[in-house]
Amino acid sequence: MSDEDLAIDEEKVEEAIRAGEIAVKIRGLRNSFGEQVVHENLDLDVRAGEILGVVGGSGTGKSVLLRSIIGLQIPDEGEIEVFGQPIINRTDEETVALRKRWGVLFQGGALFSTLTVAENIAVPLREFYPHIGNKLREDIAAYKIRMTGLPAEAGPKYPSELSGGMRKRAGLARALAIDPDLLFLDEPTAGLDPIGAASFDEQTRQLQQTLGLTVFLITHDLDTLYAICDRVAVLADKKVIAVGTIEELLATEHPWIQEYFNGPRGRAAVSAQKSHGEPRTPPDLPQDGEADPVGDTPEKDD
Ligand SMILES: Nc1ncnc2c1ncn2[C@@H]1O[C@H](COP(=O)(O)OP(=O)(O)OP(=O)(O)O)[C@@H](O)[C@H]1O
Repeated sequence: MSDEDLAIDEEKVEEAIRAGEIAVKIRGLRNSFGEQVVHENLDLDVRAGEILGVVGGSGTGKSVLLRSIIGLQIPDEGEIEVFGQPIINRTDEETVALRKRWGVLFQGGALFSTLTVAENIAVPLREFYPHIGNKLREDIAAYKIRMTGLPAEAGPKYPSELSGGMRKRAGLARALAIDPDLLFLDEPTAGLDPIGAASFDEQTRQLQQTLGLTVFLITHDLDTLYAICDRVAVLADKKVIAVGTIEELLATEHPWIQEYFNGPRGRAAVSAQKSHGEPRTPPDLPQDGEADPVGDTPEKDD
């Protein structure tokens, strides 16, 4: 991938935004904490309807990038648009309207420990749709629980009573509570055993296809990249140094990319993907009483 390949054709991007084909547009982003500059002149487009994997070494600013897109981190410089709307300098009403369009699964699930799973899922419903009655809120929570492969019995449980895999799904159910168009996942498979991680990946792909979601997925999990990501953006040197399919990334000369994808773990992920064959066509959402398997191993420290 040459610099020319990486150059962005702004006219085409504007056209794509108008056509609803670009979900997130970032230009010239700069973030810093005191003396530490995390991002400098970072550009990125997330295409509508794709799963974009975001990778980079520890501390390269993946989570800060996510926080910038959802307005939790005010950048020093740069522009961020979500579905064609700038996220900075907006009125409260505009911010709420935009926030309704995304859901976030933060690292570790970030569930409220004093609330049950169903109550956790109800939090965004209460915040964004305060007029919804209790019964409907409960029904929506029950639906989201089923939708993410959790058993119905998980609803009245507290996060501490769940396995690591179930907690992730509960976090996913909360992220999907208000039917977002855009889903942010921050290391969703971290701490899951390989079977739980693969099952979570499959659930993510299934939901993305069924609901037509755009997914921004931060991960260190090479299996996830190979199994479900349409494209991958690589963060290094304070910016996105490359974005494309894994095949396209492998054609780049960048040493970090080569080491990452062609190192022993990268090669293992390729052979795992080959032995599993092509990604499967997603089945329908679970029906009553059905639940996908969840990673039952307790979460380990990352
Ligand atoms: N609120 C903050 N105050 C000061 N520094 C911060 C803050 N948030 C992030 N940083 C710093 O910004 C850098 C990027 O952090 P970030 O969490 O985005 O990295 P990351 O790429 O997600 O890392 P990892 O893969 O380890 O999760 C780190 O050096 C971190 O210490």
